[in-house]
Amino acid sequence: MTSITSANTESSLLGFKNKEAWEKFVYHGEIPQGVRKLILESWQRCAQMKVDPFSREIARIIPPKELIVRKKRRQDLLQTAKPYIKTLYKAVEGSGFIIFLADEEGVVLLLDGDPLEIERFKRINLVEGAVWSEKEAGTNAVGTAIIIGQPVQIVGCEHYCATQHSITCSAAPIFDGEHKMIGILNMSADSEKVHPHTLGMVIAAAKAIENEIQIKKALEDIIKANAIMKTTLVSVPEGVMTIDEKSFIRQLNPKVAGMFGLKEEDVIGKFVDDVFKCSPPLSSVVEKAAVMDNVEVIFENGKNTLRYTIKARPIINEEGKIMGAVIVVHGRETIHRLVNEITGAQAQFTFHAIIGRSKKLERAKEIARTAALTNSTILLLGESGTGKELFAQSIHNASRRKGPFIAVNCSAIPRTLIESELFGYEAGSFTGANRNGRPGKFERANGGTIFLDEIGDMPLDLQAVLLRVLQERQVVRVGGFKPIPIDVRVIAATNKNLAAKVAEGTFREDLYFRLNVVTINIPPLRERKEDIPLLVEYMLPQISKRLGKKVIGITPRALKCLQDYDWPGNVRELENVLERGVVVAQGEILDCGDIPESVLAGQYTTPVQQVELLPLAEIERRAIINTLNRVPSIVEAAKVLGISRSTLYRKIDQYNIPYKED
Ligand SMILES: Nc1ncnc2c1ncn2[C@@H]1O[C@H](COP(=O)(O)OP(=O)(O)OP(=O)(O)O)[C@@H](O)[C@H]1O
Repeated sequence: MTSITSANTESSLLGFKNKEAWEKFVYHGEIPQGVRKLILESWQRCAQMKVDPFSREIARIIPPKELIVRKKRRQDLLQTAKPYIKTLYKAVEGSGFIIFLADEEGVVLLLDGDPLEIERFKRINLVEGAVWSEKEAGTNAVGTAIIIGQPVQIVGCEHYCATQHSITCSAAPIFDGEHKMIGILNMSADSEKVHPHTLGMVIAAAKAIENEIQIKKALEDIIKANAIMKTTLVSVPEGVMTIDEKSFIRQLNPKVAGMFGLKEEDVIGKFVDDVFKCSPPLSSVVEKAAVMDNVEVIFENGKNTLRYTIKARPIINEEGKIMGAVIVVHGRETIHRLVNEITGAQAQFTFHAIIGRSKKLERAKEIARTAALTNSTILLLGESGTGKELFAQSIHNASRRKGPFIAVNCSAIPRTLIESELFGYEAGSFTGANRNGRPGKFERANGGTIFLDEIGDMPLDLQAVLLRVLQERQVVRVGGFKPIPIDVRVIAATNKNLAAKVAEGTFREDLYFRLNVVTINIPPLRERKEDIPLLVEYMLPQISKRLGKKVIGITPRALKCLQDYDWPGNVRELENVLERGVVVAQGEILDCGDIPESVLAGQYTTPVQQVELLPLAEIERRAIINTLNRVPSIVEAAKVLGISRSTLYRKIDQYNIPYKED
């Protein structure tokens, strides 16, 4: 960087008179007293480079073509420096100064000054294209400033070559943004006009040129970065927008505009929370340096409520100051797809994987294949382990629905969570809920299939909600009130006798009818024993491979034992028995010894139809619900139940039974 050091100015005024010292050095090679250190060092360099101190041919001139190339190379510098050189000249006009700009190798690129002076300086080759390096012109302000990298004033006899003993030069280097020297600014005049302030002026002008070049460069970098950012914003598949440190929207890419149906010009400059609602608000990203991951943002456009998931990060500069934020917006589908991919919400099986040629199974497959091509709700009825989920997955895959396959075991989710699991919840809707809100399984299954396993175990009040969802094809999240449309194929399954449940009042009749559009009865294994050899043939190699064994077959008598058994656990139980057999088998063929005693002995007791043991109050509650579901009014329900209307109201209240009188 340019700065005057005491070393460069010290005693420079005496320099032009000190001819004696110069003579001592050039004639006798002595180290004279009273010469500045930097001058002495320069003289020594010149002597070493064999510069002739008496030569009249100093400062070689480069060919015009090379000058053109050099000027082009320093075009920016020349353009920036020109007005400063002019201003400098104006300040000293008529006082015998010439001002010139050289490149970092000392080649004069631009020269200005009194015309007479310019003419005069031609005599010592101070012209455009002359090389004023130490090597070509001995100690001089330009050449020496290049070597020491600092401003310097060289006076009279401090010049190494005698031709310059009558002049004084003041030069300051100019650096670019990367501290690389790109040129030298110089002012020269006769020695008697010398003044240390001349160097000060040159330094100030060089500094101003340097600043302007650096600002231009920074501006160029910003413009370039901005252009890159704009192109990136347009090309990324996600919606991206930026807000400034006051949370005003600065940029948004066409994807965001498209997602929310916005015009860029309508929202640029608006306070982000006035446009997009989410909890916590988007402004908190800049106000509290909050980082948001997969937070739902809601946008009302007058007609619709649009929901998207966002990620937001504050932009923090090197000093730790928040400059704004970047917000990435994902379509709900993208997020659901990602979640589904991660959680494996895909159906793996097709009808080919449903093994069996028995009439009953073939019939079930046939109905399923036909129904798969429609959008109808399907009810799969069958005992545990008969392959209901296998059927559901096969139906989904045959339906060519592009969305995911989401299986929900209604009996495995705690009662308190089932509603939010299925329908999702709004931000902060209940204690313990993720404060950002979450979509439920129905939303995640959008465009695909939801498989409601063990539907018979769904609580009564939720059955009412499910019924509404099936009727209206939209869900309302827990704690919310805005309906969200869904396109989901529903497959329900149960191993319970739904009709009986309806009769006892634990399953809503209207929901039963709604689900019972296409019913597929999957036969238990004991009713299709002819499929057992096929299943064994299909499963043995798979199990064997999985367990790293080499069991490839089964003896006829062992197979006969399997066929004689009644299989209360159906195909799942058969699978387990075969797996156990493969584990214990010594050879390659399964025999009776590898099959559990209980199966060999056909020891299977038909489970007695158990009547659920319930407290009296629960029986009363169920009886009331059942009655209310089946009769049109409270008056009639009270009549059927044999109690007064007011008692019925009291009990509805007491058991917290959801009931709405039409
Ligand atoms: N016909 C079949 N061919 C091949 N494998 C079958 C068949 N039926 C069932 N399985 C296999 O038996 C096991 C149980 O099947 P699945 O889980 O589909 O039964 P489910 O009726 O849904 O049982 P649950 O009611 O207990 O949920 C699975 O490993 C499945 O692959």
